[in-house]
Amino acid sequence: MITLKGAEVSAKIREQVDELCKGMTGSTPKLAIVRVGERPDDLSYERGALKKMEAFGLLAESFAFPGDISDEDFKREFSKINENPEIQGILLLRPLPEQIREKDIEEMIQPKKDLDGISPVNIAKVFAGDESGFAPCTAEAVVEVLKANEIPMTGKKVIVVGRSMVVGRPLSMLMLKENATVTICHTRTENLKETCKQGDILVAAVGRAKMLDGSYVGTGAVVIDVGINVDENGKLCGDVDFDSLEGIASMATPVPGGVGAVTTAVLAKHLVIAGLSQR
Ligand SMILES: NC(=O)C1=CN([C@@H]2O[C@H](COP(=O)(O)OP(=O)(O)OC[C@H]3O[C@@H](n4cnc5c(N)ncnc54)[C@H](OP(=O)(O)O)[C@@H]3O)[C@@H](O)[C@H]2O)C=CC1
Ligand SMILES: Nc1nc(=O)c2c([nH]1)NC[C@@H]1CN(c3ccc(C(=O)N[C@@H](CCC(=O)O)C(=O)O)cc3)C=[N+]21
Repeated sequence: MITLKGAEVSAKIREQVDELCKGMTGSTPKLAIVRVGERPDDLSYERGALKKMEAFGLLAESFAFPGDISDEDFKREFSKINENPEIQGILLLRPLPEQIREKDIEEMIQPKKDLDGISPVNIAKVFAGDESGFAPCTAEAVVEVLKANEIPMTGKKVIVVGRSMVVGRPLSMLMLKENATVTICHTRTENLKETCKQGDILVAAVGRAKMLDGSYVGTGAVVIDVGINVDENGKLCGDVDFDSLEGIASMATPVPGGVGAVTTAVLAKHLVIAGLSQR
């Protein structure tokens, strides 16, 4: 089994970013990371994103707000960031605490600054197969992993486990755009195991540590693990039991070191595209 390493894909995206930056005059694009509260997975994504922006020579600033901030106060603060001409891209860490109406923020965020594809405009574009908007970075990262490793999607059976707005759904649309035959699975899916086994490509975005083992995987399949969980020993692990795939899958992404490392590279690419469009 071949291990598909995120760092190699990230390095290819870095080349694209450098190429895009060549023609750029004036100030370096700046990302605003907006966080409410101190959720551990928000904090680790924030750390990873800050590190990647620095490595790619881009600017980033964190804007952190207390977990009990009122809806009104948060909207006022978010507006300032949204309208600030010094900031060309925004990553809003989600989900937000329940007192804040997330839907209103999705409608407020300027589509040209919405690097993680949460605004209705960007979602509609992903749905329509229009590449002029921003897709959620994680969904796009999965496609980047497949493309960088020259794994064909056209005509292939792709099984996506998970239907969230940040991974499963947009990813299914991106795969459809690549001419894959897509099946979307979720908690109500009957015969999950048999369905997963039929995939030429199996994507796990369930959020359950090591739930999918070798018994869900067809011989020779490519397995992409989007999950980021913490196992019983406090270590980072995916939705897939990686070690159980040996002798079954042809290729698989590890966790850590797989899709997660590509997500932040896609975020950096989106920031540069946003920067270019706003000058
Ligand atoms: N690599 C990265 O950069 C990122 C990684 N992640 C990780 O990806 C994973 C998924 O994230 P996200 O999409 O936000 O998660 P959500 O919890 O929003 O969605 C999980 C999806 O999986 C489905 N699901 C859950 N349990 C089962 C089950 N037993 N059988 C079948 N389907 C199931 C749910 O179905 P239903 O809709 O029926 O409830 C739901 O659609 C998480 O581990 C998260 O940490 C997330 C974002 C970025
Ligand atoms: N709008 C929004 N989009 C998200 O995609 C989103 C979010 N909000 N809120 C939080 C969750 C959680 N999440 C993580 C991503 C990477 C790591 C992570 O650890 N990344 C490591 C690499 C891990 C690896 O190598 O697999 C890094 O970037 O260095 C953790 C958590 C994203 N999320």
